[in-house]
Amino acid sequence: MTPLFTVAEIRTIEHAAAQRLPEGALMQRAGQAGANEALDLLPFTTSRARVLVLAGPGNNGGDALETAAHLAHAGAQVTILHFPPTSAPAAERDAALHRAVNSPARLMTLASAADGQAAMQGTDWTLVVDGLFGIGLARAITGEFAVLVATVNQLRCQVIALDVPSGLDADTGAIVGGDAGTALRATHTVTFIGDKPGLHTAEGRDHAGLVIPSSLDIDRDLFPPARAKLNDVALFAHCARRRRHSSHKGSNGSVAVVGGARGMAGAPILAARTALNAGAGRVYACFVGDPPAFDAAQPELMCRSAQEYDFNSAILVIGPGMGGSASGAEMLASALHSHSPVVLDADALNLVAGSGPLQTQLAQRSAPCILTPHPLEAARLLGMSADQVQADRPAAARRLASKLAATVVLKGSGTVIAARDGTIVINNTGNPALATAGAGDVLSGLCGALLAQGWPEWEAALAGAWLHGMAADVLVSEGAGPIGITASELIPAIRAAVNRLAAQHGS
Ligand SMILES: NC(=O)C1=CN([C@@H]2O[C@H](COP(=O)(O)OP(=O)(O)OC[C@H]3O[C@@H](n4cnc5c(N)ncnc54)[C@H](O)[C@@H]3O)[C@@H](O)[C@H]2O)[C@@H](O)CC1
Ligand SMILES: [K+]
Repeated sequence: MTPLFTVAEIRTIEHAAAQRLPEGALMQRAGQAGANEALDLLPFTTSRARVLVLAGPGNNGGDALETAAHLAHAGAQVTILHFPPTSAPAAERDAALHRAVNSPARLMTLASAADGQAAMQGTDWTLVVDGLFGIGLARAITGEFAVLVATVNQLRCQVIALDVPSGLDADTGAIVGGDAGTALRATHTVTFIGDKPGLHTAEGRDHAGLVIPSSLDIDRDLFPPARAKLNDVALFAHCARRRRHSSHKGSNGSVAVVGGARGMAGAPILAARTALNAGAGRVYACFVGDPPAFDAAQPELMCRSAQEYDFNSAILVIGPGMGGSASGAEMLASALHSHSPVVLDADALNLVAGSGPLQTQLAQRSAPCILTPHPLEAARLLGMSADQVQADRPAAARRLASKLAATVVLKGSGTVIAARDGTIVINNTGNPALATAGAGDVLSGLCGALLAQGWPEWEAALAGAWLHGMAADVLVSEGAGPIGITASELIPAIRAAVNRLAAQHGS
């Protein structure tokens, strides 16, 4: 299980660890960890490798100087672009510079980033090591440094970022400085002391590449209990069940998907088909508009009028294609009034955002409740813009979970699952194939199916996000995407993933 630590927590751990260690030990270990990872990526004949190391003005640059010295001693052709500190450097950074100067690396101390850009051109680099900025970046990367970052981003070689890709906020995964800033895109990130939330959500996944945490051998007792983790089968596998020979459809619960205003019947159908294929025993598709007689492609579904359905008799997935009409709002109020566990998605979330009484009703429910907003729906619920949500996804998910007393699944790259007590889990399965119409309906149906089969709310949300992403990952690995995958195709892949989970972990 991978804990995720904020920059403030990392700084505290680092400070405590430094008291127990000789001066400079942590920077030396960070540099060694970076070099180990780099050597794994270099060709067998190390002397053929041309490695460009960007060493910025702070301690991230110190790590880079250590890495560069190791790689040069290992025989690689190393060029260091060194940006000297603008204020008195830490002693360990000076020591790192000394080691780099005394290594076979070619060290170019640059007065400006523009000189760095010129020095990069004309060489076919095997690998770039990014030690420009780490967790100390206080403002947007602009001007000459931005041009340097853009130049690296156009190279086609592997790029290892030390600690964090320069320009990325390690807490949030946003670009430091927003639109005014930029960030370097790495293929690998060796991150020090502990893994960090920003490497896995928002812009994180596109900039960090493969994340390799390195604890720098810091004593375990210096790490606080993690309030954030990466999603992992170990967090929910205990809820998986194998089917008993003696089970029947009544053993696996009922799901009612409520939505489908006129002209929007597809969304509840997708959610309902997913619920059925993810193992729910009985699945109803309840329409705010006129219900179809049946679903020709999935005749096992029972199509009903929402007005005539007893909301106390199934797990409720409310919102797909429901629209914002008065009858939609009425259905939502009676669903919230029921004792049934609920999953709220799409239009149900928009209706809640626009109604104080619905918010109060939701916050006061005692039955399980999962909300699955995308950033714009989360923004409406929080009274802010989608950009503000994306600027700090972990904080937005936490605020929503606490405000509405529900488990929140904030969708997007690096889906953030938040509990009422502020615990968060960031999902790291999934890929851009999921950015397609109907994928959200599929997720809500999947969460409903897990609740119907007896999963607790928290584990249902974790497993829902994980299985949904895993289904997309399998389809992409089979060559079916990410371009052009449709939500319907996810459904059989989810069924396969649910069955694999039950076979491997079910009791
Ligand atoms: N604190 C720790 O826990 C450890 C830190 N280490 C390394 O040290 C890093 C943190 O070091 P620092 O706090 O020195 O910070 P950084 O090296 O991340 O960056 C700070 C430096 O960049 C300059 N700067 C900030 N924003 C700028 C901008 N927009 N344009 C130009 N210059 C800018 C600052 O003046 C300062 O010189 C970590 O990311 C990690 O790589 C490691 O050595 C191991 C231990
Ligand atoms: K970096």
